[in-house]
Amino acid sequence: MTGHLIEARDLRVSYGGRVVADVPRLDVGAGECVAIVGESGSGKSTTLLSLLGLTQNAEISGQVRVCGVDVLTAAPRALRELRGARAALVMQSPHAALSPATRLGVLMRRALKLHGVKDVADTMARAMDAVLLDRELLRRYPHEVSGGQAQRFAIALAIALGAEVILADEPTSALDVTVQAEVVGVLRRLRAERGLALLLVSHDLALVSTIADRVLVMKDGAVVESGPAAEVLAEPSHPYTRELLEALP
Ligand SMILES: Nc1ncnc2c1ncn2[C@@H]1O[C@H](COP(=O)(O)OP(=O)(O)OP(=O)(O)O)[C@@H](O)[C@H]1O
Repeated sequence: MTGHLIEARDLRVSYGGRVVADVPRLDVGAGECVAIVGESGSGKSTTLLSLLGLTQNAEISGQVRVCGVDVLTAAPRALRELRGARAALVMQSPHAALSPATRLGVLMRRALKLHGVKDVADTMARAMDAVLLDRELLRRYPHEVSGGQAQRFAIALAIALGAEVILADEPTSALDVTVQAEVVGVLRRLRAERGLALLLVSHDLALVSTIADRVLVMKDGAVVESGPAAEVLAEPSHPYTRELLEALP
């Protein structure tokens, strides 16, 4: 293993004996963005969830280290600590992670206190600034913010808790196009300014081309192509990648 923030070797995930994700090698270093692309059912989400030990009823083999934690052998408590602070999951529907009757500021304050963060007010203010959200939004309830704002709040929460790694599963596909750019812009800044490592699952190759350094292309659970995003997207060597690119609007 190499000291990357995310490292996987010979990762294989099966359900009921059927291999749904087979990833020989995946590395994401500080400040890097790696994207996993592929059509629906190709195994992208399963790969991402398995990196945090979040797959249910799956058989998993291989080696996975995230922020130095050996995910497949770690004790439940070490995994909870990893997921609670250093490695954050950002999902497709930003509102789903928020509690409808709790103001955003209350939710963030509780999470920070639970994790023993000091200087709570200051940390909250700086995290909101980092995702370009007005601090006034902390007084609002989830239904009073847009999808793009809710997604940036989810990222702010991760930052406030000290995330070094963000694993994002289709983070912009529930948002309209103008708002997608804001969320992507925030992720790009956080990579550059804080050295955040980003693993992005997306079927949106246009989005991937604007943010990813490297790309893994999955089909039927297998990685059919991988390499620098500029090369893979400009001159795909696998027919399936060419098909994905041709399907772009
Ligand atoms: N809990 C589960 N039990 C059994 N099979 C599962 C489970 N989760 C996923 N699968 C199967 O694993 C395969 C890969 O699913 P996965 O969600 O990883 O694909 P994906 O590429 O992320 O697709 P999508 O973009 O639609 O989410 C699919 O055939 C799916 O039906």
